[in-house]
Amino acid sequence: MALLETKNLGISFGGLKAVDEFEISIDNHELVGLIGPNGAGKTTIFNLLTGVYQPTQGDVLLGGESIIGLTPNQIVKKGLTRTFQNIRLFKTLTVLDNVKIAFHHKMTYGVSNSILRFPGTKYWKEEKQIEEKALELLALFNMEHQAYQLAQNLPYGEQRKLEIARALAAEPKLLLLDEPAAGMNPQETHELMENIHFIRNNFDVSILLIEHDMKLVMGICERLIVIDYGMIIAQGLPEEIRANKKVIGAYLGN
Ligand SMILES: Nc1ncnc2c1ncn2[C@@H]1O[C@H](COP(=O)(O)OP(=O)(O)OP(=O)(O)O)[C@@H](O)[C@H]1O
Repeated sequence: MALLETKNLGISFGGLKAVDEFEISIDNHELVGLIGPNGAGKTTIFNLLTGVYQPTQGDVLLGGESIIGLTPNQIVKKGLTRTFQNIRLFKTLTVLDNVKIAFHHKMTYGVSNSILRFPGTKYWKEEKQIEEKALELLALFNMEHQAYQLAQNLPYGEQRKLEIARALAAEPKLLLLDEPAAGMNPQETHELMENIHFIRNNFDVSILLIEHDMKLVMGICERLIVIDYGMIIAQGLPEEIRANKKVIGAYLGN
């Protein structure tokens, strides 16, 4: 069974069909790129998959189960997390606290425990475990030395990396990355590619990524899905997509 499957997925805004008849299937451990010209509907697709938008048609199945109608938070708990085009961190909190908050949905202590906080209670035990796990995750990304810095003081590329670490803290089965290389310099982009490879090799996760940086997309994705005007115009291996006339036309505006 596919990890993610969409069936006839679509959404209209007024008269505009931003996404139409969008059908994809992603297996466990795949690294897939979603590309297309500006305004093609890529972020709208992420918003449909993550429950930010409700579709006007079609279905989204995660592990064979429909997730339509679930809230974004419920979808995270089902194993689908994302990063955003514009970095969304708690900028005035430390790097460590940013990751700890992302582990939050795993906590089992109740409200009374978190208010009373008696020594030796479940609250403290879980807090300690979460701190250890957060530090482990930061260490994997070589960020443990930055754990106590404020997120806003990190260089841009490190903020992006922190965002990805936060998304992984929720232990997703599918990770959606929305333009992770946006605004990065070539050195940062190169490191990002290595990080994505690292995630693929060390986490049990599939990745769907939107990216305009063709070098990055062609360099790391096993498979590409190309959309234009909200519809799939091509799917295939990077080398097939590079030579596809429809794709070349869409990017050159023919
Ligand atoms: N909430 C909304 N209300 C109205 N129109 C919307 C809304 N969200 C997206 N759209 C429209 O849907 C279309 C697809 O936008 P979307 O942001 O998904 O494109 P994109 O492929 O992610 O573009 P880019 O590469 O520039 O980020 C655009 O025409 C956009 O204006």
